[in-house]
Amino acid sequence: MIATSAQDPHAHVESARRGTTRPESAPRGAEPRLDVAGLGKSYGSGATAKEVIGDLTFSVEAGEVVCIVGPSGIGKTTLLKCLAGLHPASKGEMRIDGRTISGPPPEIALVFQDYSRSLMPWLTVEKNLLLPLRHLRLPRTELRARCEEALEAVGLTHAAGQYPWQLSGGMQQRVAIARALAYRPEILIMDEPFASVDAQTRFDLEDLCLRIRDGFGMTILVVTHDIDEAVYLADRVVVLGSRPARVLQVVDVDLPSPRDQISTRALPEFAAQRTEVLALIKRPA
Ligand SMILES: Nc1ncnc2c1ncn2[C@@H]1O[C@H](COP(=O)(O)OP(=O)(O)OP(=O)(O)O)[C@@H](O)[C@H]1O
Repeated sequence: MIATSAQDPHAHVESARRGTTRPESAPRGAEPRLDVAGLGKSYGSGATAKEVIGDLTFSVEAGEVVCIVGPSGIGKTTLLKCLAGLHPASKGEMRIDGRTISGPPPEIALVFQDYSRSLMPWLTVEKNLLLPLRHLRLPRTELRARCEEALEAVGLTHAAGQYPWQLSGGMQQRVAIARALAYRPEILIMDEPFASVDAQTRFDLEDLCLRIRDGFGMTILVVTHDIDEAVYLADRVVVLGSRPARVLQVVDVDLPSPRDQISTRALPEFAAQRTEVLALIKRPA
């Protein structure tokens, strides 16, 4: 995961970055990039153990954007923490390219909703970006190039020398995303990343997310409470329900690309897919 390994994921991402269009999906029969098989997670043990995740099975192909939706407290953040190697699974398996996740994987970067707590207020934007890269032991020129590229991708080149507290909430969240990009992960995992910003900034950040997928060839997994956002962003939406949590359904989002905030959301198919996801969430357990 971000900043936890000396392994450099650069080579993989460079190859994906050569094109600026969405990468081809994985060939049939190839391992999914991310595979969750019969995952269960309980907190605590013995009589006080609490089973949060009962049995989750789904996969994410390379270059896909997959959104996870479900009621509050169902275990979405718990799932992401398991995938990021921060919590051990109680049962089942999680794999990246067929390899079992048993600790923080170097291929994953995680962006949380609460950017104000994840950025270091005493460091400039550039130094915040450099912090997770320090274990990679890269030459100074490479570090600078990564920072410049990541800040350019999120439209914050001008803010490199500023401190997080000098920036708006939306800008701080873009810094948090740039920090993940500078690490060049193969898989970007975001937990309600746009929940605390205004509607216009939210639209901009959603489009930024799609540009990152297209331009950097990343596989992206996003937890969101916003059904419209899930349908707008995703190739597939994984709907969680029941307690302990299970996958109610994986909804294929059949909308044209590239997506556009105005024309995509105006499509009758968009409304139909939103209704489909909403009906699943509202369905009595
Ligand atoms: N470290 C922990 N120890 C014990 N219980 C926990 C822990 N973390 C989360 N839980 C419990 O697990 C359940 C799922 O929490 P989680 O944060 O994963 O849900 P969520 O779907 O992300 O919720 P929300 O949508 O409200 O953010 C909750 O009942 C929560 O209280």
